[in-house]
Amino acid sequence: MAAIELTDIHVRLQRKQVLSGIDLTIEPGDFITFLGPSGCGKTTLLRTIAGLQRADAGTIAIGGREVANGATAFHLEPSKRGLSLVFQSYALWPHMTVFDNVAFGLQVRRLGKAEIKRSVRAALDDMRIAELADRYPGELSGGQQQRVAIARAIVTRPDILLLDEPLSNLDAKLRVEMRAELKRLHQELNTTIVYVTHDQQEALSLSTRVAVFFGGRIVQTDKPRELYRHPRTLEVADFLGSAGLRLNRLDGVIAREGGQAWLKTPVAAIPLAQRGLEDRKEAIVTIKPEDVRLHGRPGEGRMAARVEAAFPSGAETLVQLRAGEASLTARVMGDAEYEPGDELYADLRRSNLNFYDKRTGMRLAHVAPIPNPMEEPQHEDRLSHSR
Ligand SMILES: Nc1ncnc2c1ncn2[C@@H]1O[C@H](COP(=O)(O)OP(=O)(O)OP(=O)(O)O)[C@@H](O)[C@H]1O
Repeated sequence: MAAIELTDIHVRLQRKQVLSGIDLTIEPGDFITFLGPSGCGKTTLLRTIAGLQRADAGTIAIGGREVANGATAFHLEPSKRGLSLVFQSYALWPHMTVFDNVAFGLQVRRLGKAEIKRSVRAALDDMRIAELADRYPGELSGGQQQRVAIARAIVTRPDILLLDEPLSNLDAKLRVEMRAELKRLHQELNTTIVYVTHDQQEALSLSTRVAVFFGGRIVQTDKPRELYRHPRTLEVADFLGSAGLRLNRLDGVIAREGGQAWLKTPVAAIPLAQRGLEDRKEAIVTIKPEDVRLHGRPGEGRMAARVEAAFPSGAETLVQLRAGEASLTARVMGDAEYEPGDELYADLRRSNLNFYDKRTGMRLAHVAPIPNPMEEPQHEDRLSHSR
């Protein structure tokens, strides 16, 4: 049985359609992330699941039980849905100790003192903040306060935890640390987590599945790896980018030559594996910066390129290139030395390319490149070969 089942959810706020036709099944134990640009409806959907927002149409079932139905105007109140919520602003009570902040949800349920103590201790242990029990929120760092807020949400051992941008107030280092904590917590508690963020890295590194939102609709729901490898639309590909960088893109035309199909771009011709492709179709190929390889010598399939700028940052170097009329960014491992004006040759790791219909922006899933000769197999292929 699904943990959460959303069917055809529509929400209007002040005459603005904020969510349109959301269908989503969240399985028990999923860590699903709602990812998308600001204002695309992620928080509104989370609030609708929690019952803080009414759906104008559609149904919501939690653990197989209907909790909202737009057609019958049925709306179960938030406290009866068996969920816990953590917001971006975690709003701890300043006059209460950490222990009392976490205990509050149990006290209103009139549980026994010993049981409350045991549960609060367990939640503080889960968040590794047992030693902070007697402090007041004003005596804690931002990261510690966020841990308290999460402890407060998990103390009731909810089946489902809803988190709305819980890390966005933390500095970059703390965010990465807290990511690891959330992942561990998810594994240990085996709770279903619904998580809202506009941070691509956070979404890809934490989730079992990611739902990408644009303009009040979900445009793709996939495992992080699949989403990263094969964004369904150009819009999703552009939004995801690659580890904080924009994707390279080249415009081209599919053409047949010598019994072979190609995507012909102004700077490179990419051989395609299929016959029977629509000739003269205008397409766009997206190229991750890590899939642009640089060489000192010319060779088959290599394009001449000039270095415009290089940005070494220790672990990697970003190299901005001009190849004919195209600009490309290459991500090169290590502290490589490139200077503006260097003339070199670039080729593309072809098996990682994606092709999109220029008119509709939809991925052309049936178009695949012929891999480069001697191409390193992907990690999973290597595993399956060695089995
Ligand atoms: N109470 C409200 N009344 C009217 N419009 C609202 C209300 N709350 C949200 N909206 C609008 O609904 C749209 C979706 O908002 P929502 O907060 O769900 O987006 P989001 O994807 O979570 O964005 P962010 O990442 O900025 O939090 C936005 O255009 C927003 O302005």
